[in-house]
Amino acid sequence: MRFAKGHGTENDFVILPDPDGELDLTEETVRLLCDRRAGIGGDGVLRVVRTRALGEGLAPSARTAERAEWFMDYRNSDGSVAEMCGNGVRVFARYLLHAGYVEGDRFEVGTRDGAKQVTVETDGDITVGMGLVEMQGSSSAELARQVVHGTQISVGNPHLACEVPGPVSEVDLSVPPVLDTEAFPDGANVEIYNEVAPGVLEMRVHERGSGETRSCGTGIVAAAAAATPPGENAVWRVRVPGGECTVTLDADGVRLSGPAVVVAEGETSLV
Ligand SMILES: N[C@@H](CCC[C@H](N)C(=O)O)C(=O)O
Repeated sequence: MRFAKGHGTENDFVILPDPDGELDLTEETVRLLCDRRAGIGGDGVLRVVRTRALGEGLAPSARTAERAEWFMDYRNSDGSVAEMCGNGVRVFARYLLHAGYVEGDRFEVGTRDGAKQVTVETDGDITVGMGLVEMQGSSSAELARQVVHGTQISVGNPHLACEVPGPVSEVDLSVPPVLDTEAFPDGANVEIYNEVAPGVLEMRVHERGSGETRSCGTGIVAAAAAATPPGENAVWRVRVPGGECTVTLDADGVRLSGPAVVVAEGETSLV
């Protein structure tokens, strides 16, 4: 089968074009594709399918996705399904343009969190309108060597965004965070962040279903939302190990901008 490989600030994905929904993508196949030694390697898989050929029902809250021609069927590297992936949408949009599946600099992408508006900026960066970001109170997580406290946030998928006092490079994210299972019955992505200059955050993330990654778009948005005083507008530059994205929070909603590239295409015998 044909595949492509792409990344957004080094959050990397195996892209599988399946316009007519003919592929039966199992958890095992996803794990193998994402395996960095036995497979192609990636933090997740983006199946590129026409929304009408998706082959699964959407939650009522996600039905806006039906107006988008193309649907991002996102899977984590452990094979699990997630509702939303911010960098994934940006890379997915880049692939749609690259493959000639869409034209123009504004279009929508369907996700399990509804339709997301994509804009291709004049400098080539890709911006995605993230929709509703819901602040859900406080919680904490046990990391390898410390307990961190933060804000529970839904960006379509679950997050715990925790401000830490020192450099984020000093935090041990080597083991999966232990979460309050009542607050997070489906697990969560855990971000640690620190404001290093006015308007600039440094962040690292341990992603549900993928482990520590070099960037996470929804996590970047969660950290920026947690760092913004309630009711205020803000623009944050968020530095992650794989690069930098910008988050804008204003009356038009929450937008995530940054680079997204397709770096390879080929044929795989793993699917
Ligand atoms: N890397 C993504 C988030 C992918 C999904 C996440 N691991 C989850 O399970 O919720 C992003 O860029 O947002």
